[in-house]
Amino acid sequence: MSVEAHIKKVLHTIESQSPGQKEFYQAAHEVLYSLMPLLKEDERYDYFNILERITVPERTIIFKVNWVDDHGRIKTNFGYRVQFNSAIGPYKGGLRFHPTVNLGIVKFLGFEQVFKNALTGLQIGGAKGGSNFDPKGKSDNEIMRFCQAFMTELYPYIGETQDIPAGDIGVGPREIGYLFGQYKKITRQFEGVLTGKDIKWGGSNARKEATGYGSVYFAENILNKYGESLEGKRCCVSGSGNVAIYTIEKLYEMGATPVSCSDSKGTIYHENGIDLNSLKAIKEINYQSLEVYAQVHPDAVYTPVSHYPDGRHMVWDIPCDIAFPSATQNELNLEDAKKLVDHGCMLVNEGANMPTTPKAMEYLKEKGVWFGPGKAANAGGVTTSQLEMSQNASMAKWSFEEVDIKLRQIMRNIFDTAYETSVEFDCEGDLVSGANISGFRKVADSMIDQGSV
Ligand SMILES: NC(=O)C1=CN([C@@H]2O[C@H](COP(=O)(O)OP(=O)(O)OC[C@H]3O[C@@H](n4cnc5c(N)ncnc54)[C@H](O)[C@@H]3O)[C@@H](O)[C@H]2O)C=CC1
Ligand SMILES: O=C(O)CCC(=O)C(=O)O
Repeated sequence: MSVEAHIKKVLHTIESQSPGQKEFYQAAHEVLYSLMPLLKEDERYDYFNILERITVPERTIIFKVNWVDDHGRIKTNFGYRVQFNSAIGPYKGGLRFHPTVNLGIVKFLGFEQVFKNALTGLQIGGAKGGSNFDPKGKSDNEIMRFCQAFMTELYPYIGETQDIPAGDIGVGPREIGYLFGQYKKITRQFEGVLTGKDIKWGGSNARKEATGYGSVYFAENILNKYGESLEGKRCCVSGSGNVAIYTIEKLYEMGATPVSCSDSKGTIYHENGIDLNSLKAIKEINYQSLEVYAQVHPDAVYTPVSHYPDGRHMVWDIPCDIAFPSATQNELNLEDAKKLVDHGCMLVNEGANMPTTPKAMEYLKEKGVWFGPGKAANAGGVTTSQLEMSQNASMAKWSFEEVDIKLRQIMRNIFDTAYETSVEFDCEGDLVSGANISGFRKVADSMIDQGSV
C-alpha cells in the first residue's frame, strides 16, 4: 500500500470509529499528511504499524462529576482524561473547563500534546483532560466544590511519575489550588502531581508567564531568521486569558505594540497599545468582561460579537504586522487570513492550540506568510511545567531569571529543531512539517524500541 493510501485508511478508521470528533480528525489529518516525506523514507513506521497505534489513546477515562451548587442543588458534569502516549515520559498536559468540552476536543488536544511535548526535548508524554463545567458566573465556593468532586474521581489515575495535569482554558492557579488540596487530602501525599501550582506551595517561578513569553520568544526566532525583529511591530493578540496577557506583556518588553485582545463576547482595539495593568485587573483579578476595558479607556474601541450577524470576532480585521491567535481552536478562518494578508501581516504565531483552520493555513502558506505552529510556538507552557516537575523532584526552587533563561533557550532549541527538520525534508521554513516530523520521529522511534506495548 502506498504511504498516501495508508494515511487515508488510518483517517478513515478515525472517522468511522470516532464519529463527530471533528477537531480530533482535523488534528490527525494535519499531522499525518505532513509526515509523508518521513514515512516514504523509513518503512519501519509502516512495519511497526505506528500510524494506527499513535492515533489511538493509550487510555481514556470518562467520569461523572456530581457537585452541589450554592442553592444546595446537585449538578452533574462530564469529566475526561485522555492519556494519549507515554512512550517518552509520564503523561503530561492540561485540563480544560469549558461548556464546549467533549471527548473529541480532549482527544485533539491530547494528540497535539504528544508531538508538542516531544518537540521540547524533555521526557514527557502527552495527555489532556477537562470537563464541560462552565466556571463563568459560578461563585468561588461552587468552583471549589466542583474541583474537589472532579479530583475525587480523577486521583486514582494520576501521580507525579504517572500523569501530571496542569491548567488550560478555565483552569488557572485558583482551580489548580483546589484540585491539589483535594488530591493531598485523599492520598495524604504532598507531591508534584499537578503543575501551575502557586509559588508558596511547590509552583515554579515563571510558569504563569511561560506560554505567552514562550510564544513571543518563538516569534522572535522566526523573525530573526529572516533578518527581522519585534521592535516597532504592531501586533494583534486574540484572547485575554493566561496566554494572551503574558504575550502582551512580553511584546511590550521586546519593543512591539500589542493593539488588541478579545474574549468570547467581543474585541478591544486600542490603537495606542493595550493597557496591560487594566487588562490584568479586569481579567486576572475580577474575571470581568472586556466591555469594562472600553469603559475605562474611552480611546479604545470595543466591538461585541453581536455587532456582526454571524457573531464573528473582528480581531483579525485590525491592521497588524504580526498576529498572535491566543484564545481557542479554529478562531482564525480563511476570511480572517485574507484580511491579514491584505493588511500586510508577515507572521502568524499560534499561542492557542490549533487556532488556525486548515484552509486559512493553506492560504497563508500560499501567500508566503511566516507561520509559527502552536505545537512549537506555545510549547513554553508545558516546558516550564516540566521545569516545575524537576524542581519538585529535587526539592529545589529556581529564581524567575533562571527559569526564564531556560525557557528562552528551550524555545530556541524548538525553533532550531523544527527549522532543521524542515531543511532535512526539503521544505525549508515549513515549521508545521518540521515540528510534526521531529515530534513524531522521537515518539515513534521510542515506541519501536519498547515493543508491542
Ligand atoms: N495556559 C497554558 O499554559 C497553555 C494554553 N494553551 C492554549 O492557549 C489557549 C488559551 O488558553 P489560556 O489562555 O490558558 O486560557 P484562559 O482560560 O486563561 O483564556 C482563554 C481566553 O480565550 C477567550 N476565548 C474563549 N473562547 C473564545 C472565542 N471563541 N473567541 C475569542 N476569545 C475566546 C476567553 O474569554 C479567555 O479570555 C487555548 O487554546 C489553550 O489550549 C496552549 C499551551 C499552554
Ligand atoms: O503545562 C502543561 O502541562 C500543559 C500545558 C498545555 O495544556 C498545553 O501545552 O496545551
